[in-house]
Formats: sequence, C-alpha cells, structure tokens
Amino acid sequence: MTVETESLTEYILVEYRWVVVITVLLPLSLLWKIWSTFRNYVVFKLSSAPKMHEKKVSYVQKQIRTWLKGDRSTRLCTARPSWQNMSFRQSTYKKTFTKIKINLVDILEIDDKNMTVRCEPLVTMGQLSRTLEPLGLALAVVPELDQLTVGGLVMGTGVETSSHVHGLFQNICLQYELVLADGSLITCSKDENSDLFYAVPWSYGTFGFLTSVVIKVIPAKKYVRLQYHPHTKLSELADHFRQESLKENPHQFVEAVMFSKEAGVLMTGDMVDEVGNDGQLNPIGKWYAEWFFTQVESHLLRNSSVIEYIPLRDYYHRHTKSLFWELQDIIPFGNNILFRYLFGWLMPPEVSLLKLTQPDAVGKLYDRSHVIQDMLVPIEHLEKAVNVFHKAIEVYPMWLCPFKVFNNPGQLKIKTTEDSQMFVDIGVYGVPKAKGFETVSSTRHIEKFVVEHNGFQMLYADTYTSKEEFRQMFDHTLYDKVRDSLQYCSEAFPEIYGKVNRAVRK
Ligand SMILES: Cc1cc2nc3c(=O)[nH]c(=O)nc-3n(C[C@H](O)[C@H](O)[C@H](O)COP(=O)(O)OP(=O)(O)OC[C@H]3O[C@@H](n4cnc5c(N)ncnc54)[C@H](O)[C@@H]3O)c2cc1C
Ligand SMILES: NC(=O)C1=CN([C@@H]2O[C@H](COP(=O)(O)OP(=O)(O)OC[C@H]3O[C@@H](n4cnc5c(N)ncnc54)[C@H](OP(=O)(O)O)[C@@H]3O)[C@@H](O)[C@H]2O)C=CC1
Ligand SMILES: CC(C)=CCC[C@@H](C)[C@H]1CC[C@@]2(C)C3=C(CC[C@]12C)[C@@]1(C)CC[C@H](O)C(C)(C)[C@@H]1CC3
Repeated sequence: MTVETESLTEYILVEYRWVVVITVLLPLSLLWKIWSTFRNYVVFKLSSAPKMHEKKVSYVQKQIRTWLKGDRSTRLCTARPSWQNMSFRQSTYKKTFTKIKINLVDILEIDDKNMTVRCEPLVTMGQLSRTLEPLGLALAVVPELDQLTVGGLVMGTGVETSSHVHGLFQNICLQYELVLADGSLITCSKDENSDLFYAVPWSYGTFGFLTSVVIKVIPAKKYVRLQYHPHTKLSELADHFRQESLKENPHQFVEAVMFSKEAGVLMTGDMVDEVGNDGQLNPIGKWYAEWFFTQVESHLLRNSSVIEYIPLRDYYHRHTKSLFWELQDIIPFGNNILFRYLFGWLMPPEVSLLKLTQPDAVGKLYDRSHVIQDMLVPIEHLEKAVNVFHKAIEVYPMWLCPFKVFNNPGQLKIKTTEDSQMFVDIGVYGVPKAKGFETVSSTRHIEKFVVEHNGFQMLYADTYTSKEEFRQMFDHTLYDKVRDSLQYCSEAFPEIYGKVNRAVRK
C-alpha cells in the first residue's frame, strides 16, 4: 500500500497482511464455499426450503413477541453479525440491541410464467445468478459482488450497469413480506399497503424484519457482447456516457471506469446467444484470468475500441474477484500471472473473513488514508462532480454507473415532474492522492456538493452528515408517516440515521 504508516507494527500488519490472507483466509474461504455449495445442494434435493419457510417466519414472530412481553428497554436489529455484511465498519448498536435471528437463506420459488423469483433475505447475488442461469433467467439488476444479500439490497440499495433501464434493486422488487414490531406478518406491494412498500427501500430495517421478497426476472442469454470505448477527454467521455444512458433504445449494460481525471473507458453491452465474428470470447471468470479492471485499462492504453464476448455470469460478477480494485491493497501480487495460475481458483478471499480478522492497525490506517464512497448525482453534473472528487480526493480507478430514479414516493425524492431522472453513481475506492486530504473534512466537502446538487450518498459507506443534512438528502415525509402509523415501530427501531451515522459505526 502506498501510504505512510505510523509505526513498525502498523507497517508489518499492513504490508504483510497478504501472508495471513494467503495461508489462512484463502483455504478457509474455500472450505466455506464447499460447505455452502454442499448445504444448498442437499436442501435443494430434499426440497425442504419452501416447506420450512412458514416455520422460520413463525420463529421470527415468536422472538418479537417475547420482546413485546418484556420491558422493551432495548431496540431490535437482525442477529447477523457486522463482520458478515458488505460494508467496511462494524455497527456498534449490534452490541446493545436485542438481536432477532433471521435464518432465512433459501430461494423459495421460481415462477417462469410470471417471470418472478421469490426468495428469503439472506439469499446472495452469487447464489441467485447460479440458480437462475441454467433456467435461462436472470435478475434484471444484479449488483456485482457475490456476497451481497437480497435483504441488505432491499433495506439499503443496489445498483448495477443495467440500472439505467430498470432502476435500483428495489425497482425490480414486486412484493415484500415483513414481520412488524407488533409481531404481525404483512405483505406489501404497489397495490397493497403501498405506503409501506415505497418506504421500505433505504429504511435499513427500521420498519420490521424482511422475511421474503418477490423479484422480477428477465430472459437471459449466454454472453454479453461488450464494446470498450476509450476516451482521453473527460468532456467527451461524459457526453458519450450521457448519450448512451439516455437514448431511447439503450444498450442493456452501460458502465465507465476512469483511470485519471481525463481518461477512462466507457463500456456498452448487450446479451447475445452466440459469439459473433466481430470479437473474441473472453472468459473473465476463469481462475487464471487477469482482473477485469486491469483488462479495461489495457484497452485505454492501446486506445482500441474492441468488442468482446463475455459469459453472462462472468460479466455479472466481473468486479468480484478483485473486489473492484480493493484487493490490490491486500494482495499486491494477486494479479500476477504466476499467482493467478497457481492460486487464482481460491480468489477472492471471503469479505467476511477479511473483516473478522482485520487488525486494529489496518482499520486505523483505512480511517486515515483510504476512501470508500459512492455518491449519486443527477447525470448532468457528471463532469463537475468528477472535478470536485478529483480536487478533494483523487482516487482512481473511479467507477461510473448510470441509473434511473423513478418518480415514486419514498426517501429518494427527485426534483422533477417527469416520470424519472437519470443519475450517475460515482464510486471511489482506494488511497486518496489529493493534496491536503483529510478524511472528515474532505468527505464533508463532497457530501455538501452532493446535497447542493440534489444527490444522495450510498449508506453502506461512512456518512458524516448531521441529522438535519441527512433529512435534507433523504425525504422523510412518507417515512415518518408510515412509522407513526405502525404500532411499537418507534419503540422497536431507531430512525435510519440512528443506524447509519458514523457515531454508531466502529
Ligand atoms: C426453486 C427452484 C426450482 C428449480 N426448478 C428447476 C427445474 O424445474 N428444472 C431445472 O432444470 N432446474 C431447476 N432449478 C435450477 C437448477 O436445477 C438448480 O439450481 C441446480 O440443481 C443447482 O445445482 P447445484 O448443485 O449447482 O446447486 P447449488 O448451486 O448448490 O444451489 C443452487 C441454489 O438453489 C437454491 N436451493 C437449494 N435448495 C433449495 C430448495 N429446496 N428450494 C429452493 N431453492 C433451493 C440454493 O439457494 C442455491 O443457491 C430450480 C432451482 C430452484 C431454486
Ligand atoms: N453494487 C451495489 O449496489 C453495492 C451495494 N452495497 C451496499 O451493501 C449493503 C448490502 O450488504 P449486505 O451485507 O447484503 O447487507 P447488510 O447486512 O449490510 O444489511 C444492510 C441493512 O439492511 C438491514 N437488513 C438486512 N436484512 C434485513 C432483514 N431481513 N430485515 C430487516 N432488516 C434487514 C440491516 O439491518 P441490521 O443492521 O439490523 O442487521 C442493515 O441495516 C447495502 O446497503 C448496499 O447498498 C455494497 C456494495 C455494492
Ligand atoms: C455501489 C458499489 C458498486 C459499491 C462497491 C463497494 C465495494 C468497493 C466495497 C463494499 C465492501 C467493502 C467496503 C469492503 C472492503 C473494500 C471496499 C468494499 C469491497 C474491504 C475489503 C477493504 C479492506 C478491509 O480490511 C475490509 C476487509 C474490512 C473491507 C471489507 C469490505
């Protein structure tokens, strides 16, 4: 890692973290993968998951009723330990709240007539894409990292390169089943309990416990025909990016990765059934394959607008193997050809195991000199935002992903009367190089820019906003109304801010 460490111990822990990762975490990750594949296989063959669902939901209700009967002096959260979730921090409220066990890990039903899949909240993106692929189906929006869960993506949000067509993860969800703080089981959709339905996304589990979700699926094809368009001027890349995101019949997938303030690669893709003769097959998911983002960079260096055919599942999880570009700081030689051929099949280490074994010194170093943020701004401000980010942080690669926000009720209120507005997710993950970077003040600076430009911040990342600024960023009108209407809700759950602000995250 190219940052200054403060002591020799810190230096050793940071520079040689890979020793523990390779000798301990990679073999443990493998054992974990074998166990979960075996468990899923057995459950599927015994077909026990759908039959067990009601029983498991009753157990959730039973735990809440026990809390109701008690003195209710503590609030509620899920029992999923923080080291298992996909964010950098540990939530401190997990230590004091009453923890409700939600052991709901299965896909319940695939309905290929209505084109839906019903699943439990701990089902992961990797598990879903693996199950749907042989049936010729896919979720309309597949957030890239394998370990992201349906529950976390509903209660938070999910974005992916098809979001300029389908919107965020919640926009492909048709129905939620929840256990509320009074112990009752409720389902909601746009036609049934619609206020609750629109308030659930971005609510971070502050209305109740999600027990199942019905999600829209689409027909899938075997490959993604991906075209790389390198650009060396930000203004040209931004114009092209907007044009591809906003045009009437857009490509199914649009994404860009910037490698400096001016230069980046725009990628446009569509599903196809066969490898055409205008490009080559590139199975990026194979164990020996080079990390995706470095392959993308090579197209910029060669300034070549090539076409490639990528197997669909490999495409969906293209950023998993290198955790976007975060793994280069943990295993610096992870992309080396020899390492890939020998150990690539073990990659990536499980994020949960990495989190569990993270030494304090590494945490402190990341606090000081590492940024992990996704800022969501209306697409017309793209260049301005890149310039602001460059001045305040200067982290490359920078991820750009367009997505549509529909004019629906809820926390994500857009300032337009149109049906929808196009946004761009600007993702910065890495070591900042900007002069004068300081975590709190620099993050506050970009947060201010985002609020002033009617944007939003992804909340898996650290937010340094005050409660007032937070309420300005996210519209709480419907949220407050629904909370007031649900018995015991305010007693059982804090407000969203109470679960995501920096003070409750260690
Ligand atoms: C509900 C369901 C119905 C399916 N129906 C068909 C079908 O009719 N014809 C067909 O060819 N393929 C069907 N499949 C898909 C496919 O056959 C399986 O995904 C495949 O058998 C998985 O094999 P695997 O060893 O790779 O399993 P894994 O990759 O280990 O598991 C596949 C996934 O199935 C899920 N699963 C496991 N057990 C159950 C269960 N009891 N109920 C629901 N989900 C479960 C797990 O969550 C897991 O992620 C279905 C899949 C599911 C989930
Ligand atoms: N491409 C993308 O879109 C990416 C998205 N992310 C973000 O990562 C997060 C998802 O990570 P993941 O590890 O899956 O989820 P988490 O375990 O982090 O859960 C996120 C929130 O959802 C709540 N929650 C989860 N399940 C339930 C449930 N069944 N009932 C009630 N509340 C629930 C959690 O409550 P509690 O605190 O009580 O456990 C928590 O507040 C999202 O916030 C997402 O925005 C991260 C990387 C990429
Ligand atoms: C909206 C999108 C696409 C977001 C992508 C977010 C990823 C870059 C984030 C999600 C989880 C994440 C915060 C994580 C880390 C890096 C950035 C990640 C992968 C790492 C691996 C950095 C190193 C840390 O020691 C530790 C292992 C705790 C974390 C774990 C979570």
